[in-house]
Amino acid sequence: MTPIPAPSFDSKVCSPADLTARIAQLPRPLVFTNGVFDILHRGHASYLDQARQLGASLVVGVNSDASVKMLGKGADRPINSEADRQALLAALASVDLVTLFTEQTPVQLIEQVRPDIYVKGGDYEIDTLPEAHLVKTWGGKTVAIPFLYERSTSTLLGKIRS
Ligand SMILES: Nc1ncnc2c1ncn2[C@@H]1O[C@H](COP(=O)(O)OP(=O)(O)OP(=O)(O)O)[C@@H](O)[C@H]1O
Ligand SMILES: O=P(O)(O)O[C@@H]1O[C@H]([C@H](O)CO)[C@@H](O)[C@H](O)[C@@H]1O
Repeated sequence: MTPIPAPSFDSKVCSPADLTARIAQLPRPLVFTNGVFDILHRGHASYLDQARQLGASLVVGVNSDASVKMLGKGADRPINSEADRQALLAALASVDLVTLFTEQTPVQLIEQVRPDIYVKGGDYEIDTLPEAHLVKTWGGKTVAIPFLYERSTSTLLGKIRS
């Protein structure tokens, strides 16, 4: 019987220990974004596709379950575990590498990755983000991608619960 291979996207999920070596293999300009990505929706898929088009590779930093708890999104969040959230992002063609961060902000991770372009959604005031100031220190830039389709995890959860 032909053995069934493991999902090929699993290899896009990178442990913090392997991160520096994996980043070195990615083509530049390298785009980085971060977030919770709890219940993946169309807004996320479009956002990540547009982010990828800004450069030659896209790395996504995902909040660990413990770090989501620090963000005040609700006691029951995240709905999906960090392993599941990483796997779904890795399954997207636009995403080249996914890794986890455990702090309240991705600043330490960004220092390690040193992206050429930092991306966040239009729901953020880009100029006020510490991440934007950080990437500027090595000549990187920050781009805001417009919030689309009025989709969010919180809205979906509201619909499910009502
Ligand atoms: N509809 C959307 N259009 C464009 N970008 C989006 C959209 N929803 C989320 N993003 C971006 O995706 C990233 C991850 O967002 P996040 O996981 O907070 O999504 P969310 O669905 O708004 O979640 P929540 O409702 O829990 O805040 C962020 O950078 C955010 O700006
Ligand atoms: O999915 P979210 O809530 O958009 O992701 C958060 O983004 C924060 C942002 O980078 C603030 O500057 C970050 O601090 C937080 O850890 C989440 O990733």
